[in-house]
Amino acid sequence: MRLDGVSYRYGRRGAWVLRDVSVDLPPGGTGVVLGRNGVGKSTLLQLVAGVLRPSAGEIRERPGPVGWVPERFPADQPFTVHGYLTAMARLHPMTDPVDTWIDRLGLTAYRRTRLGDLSKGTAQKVGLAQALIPRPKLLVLDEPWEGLDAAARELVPEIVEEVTAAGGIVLVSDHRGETGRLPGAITWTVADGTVTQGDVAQAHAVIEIAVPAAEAEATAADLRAAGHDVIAVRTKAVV
Ligand SMILES: Nc1ncnc2c1ncn2[C@@H]1O[C@H](COP(=O)(O)OP(=O)(O)OP(=O)(O)O)[C@@H](O)[C@H]1O
Repeated sequence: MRLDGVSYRYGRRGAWVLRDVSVDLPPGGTGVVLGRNGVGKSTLLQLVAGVLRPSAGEIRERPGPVGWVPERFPADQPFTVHGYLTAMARLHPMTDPVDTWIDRLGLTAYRRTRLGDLSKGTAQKVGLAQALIPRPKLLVLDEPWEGLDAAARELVPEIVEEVTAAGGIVLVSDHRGETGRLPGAITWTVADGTVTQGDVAQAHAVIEIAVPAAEAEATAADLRAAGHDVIAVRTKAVV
C-alpha cells in the first residue's frame, strides 16, 4: 500500500494538516504512527482506512476488507453488543463467527448489554471486535491500548501478529510508547505536516526495574527524557 503525495485539510479553507505525504507499507507489514498530540496522527489513520479522502494525492493498493478502530468507539447506538456485531458481520461476505471475538475479547458477560451502558474500555473492545470480524487485510488501530484492561492489552500484539502473518497490513498509532511490543514495525513519524518513514525498528529488550513508589513517576519521566519507551508503571509490587 502506498500513499502518493497525500495532502489533507479539513474544509476548503482549513490549514493543511498533512502535506505531500509519500510513505508505504508492504504486505504483512506493521506501521506505527508516532508524533505529538494534535500533529495529525488520527487524520493520517483515517486517510489510510478510507474514512477520509485525501484533499490531494492518492492512496494506492489499499488492501481490503479494512478494519478500522477509532480512538473512541461511538457507543451511542441502540444495539446490544451481540446485535451490533451481528449487524456489522452481515455487511461482509466472509466473517469470523461473532461469538469467536465476543469470547476472545472477554465480552461474553456483555452480549445482551446495550452499547450505551458499557464502560469506555468495554466499548473499545466492541470497537476492536467489529474491526476483526470481517478478517481485515488492512487493520487500522487508533491508540488501541487506550482504555483497555490488562488482558485485552496483551491481546493487541497477538492480533497484529495474526493479521500480518496472513499477509495483511496493520497500522497503529501510539503516543504511550508501547511500540516495543510490536517487533519489526516500521515507524511513520508525523511532525509539521510531514511524515518521515523509519526503518524497521530494532529488536527491543525489556528491563524490569523496581524503585521506591514515591519515585516511580520521576524515574519514568527521566527514562522517557533519555529516549527510552516506558511500557508500564505498576505501583503494586509483583516482584
Ligand atoms: N473534524 C475536524 N475538523 C477540523 N479540524 C480537525 C478535525 N479533526 C482534527 N482536526 C485538526 O487537525 C489537526 C490534527 O488532528 P488529529 O486528531 O489528526 O491529531 P492527532 O495527532 O491524532 O492528535 P491526538 O494525539 O490528540 O489524537 C489538529 O489541529 C486538529 O485540531
